[in-house]
Amino acid sequence: MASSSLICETGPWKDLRAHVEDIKKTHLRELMSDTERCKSMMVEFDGILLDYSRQRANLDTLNKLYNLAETAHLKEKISRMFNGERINSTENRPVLHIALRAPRDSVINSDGKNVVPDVWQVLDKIRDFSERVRSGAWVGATGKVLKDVIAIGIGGSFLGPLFVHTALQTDPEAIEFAQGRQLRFLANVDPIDVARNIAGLNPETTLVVVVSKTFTTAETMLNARTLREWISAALGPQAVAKHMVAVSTNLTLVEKFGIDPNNAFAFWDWVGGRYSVCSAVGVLPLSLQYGFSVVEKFLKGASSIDQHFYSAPFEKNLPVLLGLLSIWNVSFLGYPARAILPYSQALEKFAPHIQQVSMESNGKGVSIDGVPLPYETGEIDFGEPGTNGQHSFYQLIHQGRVIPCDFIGVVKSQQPVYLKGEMVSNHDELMSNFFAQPDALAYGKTAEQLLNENVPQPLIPHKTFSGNRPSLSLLLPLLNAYNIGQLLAIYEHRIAVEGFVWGINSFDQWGVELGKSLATQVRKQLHASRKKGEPVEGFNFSTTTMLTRYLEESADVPKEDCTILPKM
Ligand SMILES: O=P(O)(O)OC[C@H]1O[C@](O)(CO)[C@@H](O)[C@@H]1O
Repeated sequence: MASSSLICETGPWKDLRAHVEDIKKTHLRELMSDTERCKSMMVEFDGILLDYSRQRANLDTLNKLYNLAETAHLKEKISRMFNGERINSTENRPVLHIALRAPRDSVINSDGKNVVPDVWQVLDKIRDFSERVRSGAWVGATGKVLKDVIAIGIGGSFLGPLFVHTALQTDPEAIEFAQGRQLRFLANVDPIDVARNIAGLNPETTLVVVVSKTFTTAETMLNARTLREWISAALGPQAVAKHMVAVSTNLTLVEKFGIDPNNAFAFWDWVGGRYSVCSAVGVLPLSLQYGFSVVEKFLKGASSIDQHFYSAPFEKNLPVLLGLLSIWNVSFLGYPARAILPYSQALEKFAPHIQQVSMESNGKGVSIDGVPLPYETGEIDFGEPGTNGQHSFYQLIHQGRVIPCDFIGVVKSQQPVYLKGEMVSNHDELMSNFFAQPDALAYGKTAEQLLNENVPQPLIPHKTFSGNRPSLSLLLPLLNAYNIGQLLAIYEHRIAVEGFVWGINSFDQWGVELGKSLATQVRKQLHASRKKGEPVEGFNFSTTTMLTRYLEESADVPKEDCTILPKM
């Protein structure tokens, strides 16, 4: 394929298009009756079992997808990523989050320099700092141990660490290390988020970690200034040095803000924000909460998947298979969304994290060469843990729109409960649903079955399930730091696979800029109107009306020196 031609113009793409009609002839019910087919659609790596037999696909589909991958130069693109080439061409940067979790002795070059020693220098610094804070060797301005941490950050500087923290919170090993400590995340610029995060905390025992790749993000910087004020007001300005540290690629701005560069933890522009959880962005707050040894296991889990992704043949490669199946669903079967349904409350923040990684990466309208795309890329990701989701949006998934689902289950619960006299343990109850839902979606229920059950005729259309709704299942042995790292890397690489085949740049995010710059204009207007009484000007009728109403009706709220102590 010539570098500027679009993937949709190639033979394998057209072949898959034609193949859709064949696949549509066979209901999933029938596909599932072919045991050989199902056997070939189960793949295992490092304890994780993937079953994709409930995809609307047969072996022919898979072969055609492999042809598409080859035509898209998928293997070469993966190698270019691992080799540190500047594949994020619009920002002229390599994409090397795999280096963040590489073993100490590995060599990953970027511009002829091995980046792994730099990564480990920061990891060692985090290990040392977090141990000092946890042991009480590093104390706050009044000599008290810093047992609580607020991590300020947004987007990629927030969602990944929050997902991992939430997943570890009930892991027995992690709990041991987190005794007496709290980790909170302040992301939204909404003052309510500030109030909720500082509620019940004492500045004397709190460490604030400001996490921002650029150190310019408006929300994060305002929240950082707000908490700096919270600390200064209580303990004096000199306390900031003991109570605030930073994670950033921009150490100059960190210093300007007033944080000692010695208390800053670096990362590099070859780490995309949404791919940064394995950098100091995630490793620092998580190590403060759980200790570095737990976080190191998380990095090892991710690294195991990195090696697998790099070297396994496509037919056995979990991220490649998942990525290709997503392309099949989005680009050929025409299903625009994907539900991420972990049957584990510990994974409640997994879907929100993947939402950002996936939608910010692959929600693009032009090819990597800037050519407008005649096909859609990316998918609408959403999700909730089961069984909660079953009582929320599954109705639509079963009888309304077709939404391919990822079911994620865990063999051993982090917190098993078996009540005397119950038929099954609580975890078995949860997992009964994990196993039942994919079949309900695939098989459905026919009018004939309902008639046999003596369902009254008028209800038959309402109780019929068409079935034929695709899903895949991932079964994890446990949910510990290692498995959480594996899960993260599987999804990160799946998203890269999709972008590589669609021929887009999955590693830039220009689409977030326009809204930010318009907010700057509004911010200036609010300032001018509130301070100098200037009328709203330069906006369209709709925005002018709304802004004017907002200014009028909020005229009585405090404008200056508003207390930042929580009223809750
Ligand atoms: O880490 P930073 O530079 O504060 O950016 C926060 C987030 O904002 C974004 O740029 C989107 O607005 C994300 O890509 C990024 O993760």
